[in-house]
Amino acid sequence: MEIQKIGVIGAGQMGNGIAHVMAVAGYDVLLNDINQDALDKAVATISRNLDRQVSKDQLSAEAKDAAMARIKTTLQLPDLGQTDLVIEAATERETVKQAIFDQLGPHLQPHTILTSNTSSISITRLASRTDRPEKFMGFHFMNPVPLMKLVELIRGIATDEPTYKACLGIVERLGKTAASAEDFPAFIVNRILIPMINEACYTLYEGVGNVASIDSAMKLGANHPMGPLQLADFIGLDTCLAIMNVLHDGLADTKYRPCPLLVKYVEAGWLGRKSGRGFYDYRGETPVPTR
Ligand SMILES: CC(=O)CC(=O)SCCNC(=O)CCNC(=O)[C@H](O)C(C)(C)COP(=O)(O)OP(=O)(O)OC[C@H]1O[C@@H](n2cnc3c(N)ncnc32)[C@H](O)[C@@H]1OP(=O)(O)O
Ligand SMILES: NC(=O)C1=CN([C@@H]2O[C@H](COP(=O)(O)OP(=O)(O)OC[C@H]3O[C@@H](n4cnc5c(N)ncnc54)[C@H](OP(=O)(O)O)[C@@H]3O)[C@@H](O)[C@H]2O)C=CC1
Repeated sequence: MEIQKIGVIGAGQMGNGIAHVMAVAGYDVLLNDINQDALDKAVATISRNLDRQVSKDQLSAEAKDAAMARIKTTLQLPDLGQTDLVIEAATERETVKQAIFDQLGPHLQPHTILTSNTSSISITRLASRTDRPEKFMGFHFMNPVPLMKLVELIRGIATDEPTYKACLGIVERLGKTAASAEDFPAFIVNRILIPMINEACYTLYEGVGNVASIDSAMKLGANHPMGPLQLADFIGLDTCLAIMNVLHDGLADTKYRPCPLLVKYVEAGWLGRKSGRGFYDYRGETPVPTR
């Protein structure tokens, strides 16, 4: 079955990037969220990021206009029943994701493939709650989606070959590279990266360094493009904590216990860039460390 219409659920940091790259690749995109502000903000972000590509001659102005014309938004989740493939990119909470799939299920066409952009949650478990576990995949993009080359593909225990092949074909059409991960907590990238970020939080919590010295050390000492705490703010501290909890619960190993300081930041609502403040305060001219 030819895939042409793609539904994206969740218009946050990841949803806008996924809609962006799918539209540029020629797919028709229907972007859904629970609030209109998020949809409006996402469309503006996509337009701005497309302008970046036009200004760097990576895209023509006509291609930008055509891509924008392929993106529609809706607050009505059932509208996504008319798509060929759905990518869920809502908040990293299993109850939120399962409620979405429960609500969307009755509206789906028989051929539609369901996927989740989850960073860590069991694909097998998410799939088991739907009427189509054989058509369910983990379709895990990296942040920021327009720039990062990798997409992790994760098959649930029941995922069939045509579904996997269809997702692989999309990754190739996007000009990205797929890495196949087994369906275990946090897959490959986040199994390695988020415990590193958690360790950076412990380094701060125990006073080994401060925000500036920890990030500078890893940028200059390990050639990371962003320091681990800057990266945590970029990902979202709520998402980082959610992934650590999935690792801690799923692998039952205390080495994955979330740093109490990370918990405190999330409880304060200091979620990083997306809330204006995290390990850095983004509300002024330049980011200022908060510790
Ligand atoms: C949590 C999960 O489930 C999985 C994950 O995603 S883990 C996180 C994975 N991602 C990372 O590790 C990101 C690490 N950081 C980086 O690679 C780089 O800092 C970066 C690519 C984000 C930015 O690149 P940079 O060279 O350091 O900064 P910068 O010069 O500002 O950006 C380079 C270009 O990318 C563009 N860019 C930067 N951030 C962008 C964004 N968020 N969206 C789109 N474009 C962006 C910039 O516009 C810039 O192009 P222009 O010159 O036209 O402005
Ligand atoms: N951030 C990252 O670096 C990466 C994240 N991911 C994964 O992608 C997913 C999204 O992450 P991210 O974009 O950062 O999260 P964000 O918090 O930036 O965006 C989530 C969006 O989903 C919306 N939402 C919440 N509930 C629903 C719902 N029931 N239906 C539709 N939309 C809903 C949220 O609205 P509201 O804010 O009003 O609740 C918000 O707009 C998560 O599973 C995350 O683990 C994957 C790769 C990288």
